[in-house]
Amino acid sequence: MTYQVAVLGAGSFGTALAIHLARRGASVRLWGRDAAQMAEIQQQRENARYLPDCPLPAKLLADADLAAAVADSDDLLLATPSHALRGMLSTLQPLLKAGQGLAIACKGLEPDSGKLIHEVVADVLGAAHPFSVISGPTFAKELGLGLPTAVTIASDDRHYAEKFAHLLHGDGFRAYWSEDLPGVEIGGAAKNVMAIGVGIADGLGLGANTRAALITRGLAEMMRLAEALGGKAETLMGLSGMGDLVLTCTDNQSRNRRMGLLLAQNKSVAEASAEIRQVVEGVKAAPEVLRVAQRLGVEMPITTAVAAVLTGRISAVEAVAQLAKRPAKAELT
Ligand SMILES: NC(=O)C1=CN([C@@H]2O[C@H](COP(=O)(O)OP(=O)(O)OC[C@H]3O[C@@H](n4cnc5c(N)ncnc54)[C@H](OP(=O)(O)O)[C@@H]3O)[C@@H](O)[C@H]2O)C=CC1
Ligand SMILES: O=C(CO)COP(=O)(O)O
Repeated sequence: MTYQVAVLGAGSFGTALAIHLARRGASVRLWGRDAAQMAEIQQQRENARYLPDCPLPAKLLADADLAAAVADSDDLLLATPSHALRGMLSTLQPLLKAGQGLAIACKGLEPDSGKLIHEVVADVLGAAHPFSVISGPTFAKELGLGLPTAVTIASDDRHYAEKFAHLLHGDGFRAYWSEDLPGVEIGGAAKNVMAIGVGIADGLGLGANTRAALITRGLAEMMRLAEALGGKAETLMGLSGMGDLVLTCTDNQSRNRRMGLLLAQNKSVAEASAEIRQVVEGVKAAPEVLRVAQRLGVEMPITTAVAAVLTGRISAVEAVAQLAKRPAKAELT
């Protein structure tokens, strides 16, 4: 029987993942919360609002019936923004079938609690359902167009990570697995904060040297935090760390980088968000990454500066000056 999967969240990434899974031969239901929008996607065979020019394969059904999507599926793939994760899981909990698994493609921490994705899953679902986290350098548009990409799939349950990797792997999509959930989750959340920082620096015209320094020192911050959370520093050297950090910091497809570029033009976060019109995870992630770092006594100067700009406490120019004033130190500490 054909493998059936429901992709929950019909934004740019959910739509791209649904298209890829359908191309791979799965029978896919793409769920979104707006019934009118979903009917239009189903009829036009394209998600014009979030992923234009990427036609939906025949094996993809788009609609707004969550109960049917869950009932018809072997596994679920959740691709809503991370601020919606707890609400989505709570809605899903009574609908889930025994042993039904979830893959989660959010990149961020829970607002206000600073919890990692696997901690929110444990709070809501306990250990009743296998789950994995998908992360890595993957712009939705390139995936939707069928261009090559590579991701990391992390789970405490190695077999479940491998299962999802095999489902996604192929047709130009490479999937690697990992058992380091905190390492992979911190990579996905913190790289968005760094991309805002690099966007600010590039927007202020600080040059290629500054960009490379911010990416490298940003990676050092991410490694320190991941280790303090029980993750492995070397995970941050992989696709979900350095891979995604470099992608997001250097290409204008990144909404987080574009946020930084707009902040450098003295636009407010609200003005920049209205211009971007899609989720910019780093805005909510910055204070949460900082909260976790402070709780664990981890120094994260770039994250601190980005969070201060986002809350309007200092300007982009002042943030750069603040970072430049830091004393000299040994590189590997
Ligand atoms: N886009 C990309 O290239 C990549 C994104 N990701 C991650 O995927 C996640 C989703 O991002 P992305 O698809 O890009 O976001 P988009 O901004 O493209 O779309 C967000 C989608 O989520 C829906 N949504 C928002 N809030 C809720 C909610 N409370 N309940 C249910 N649905 C909701 C929106 O619906 P509505 O239209 O009704 O508001 C919309 O369909 C993020 O964590 C992101 O970091 C990961 C890798 C790549
Ligand atoms: O996570 C992404 C690519 O891997 C998308 O980055 P942005 O959210 O900054 O667009």
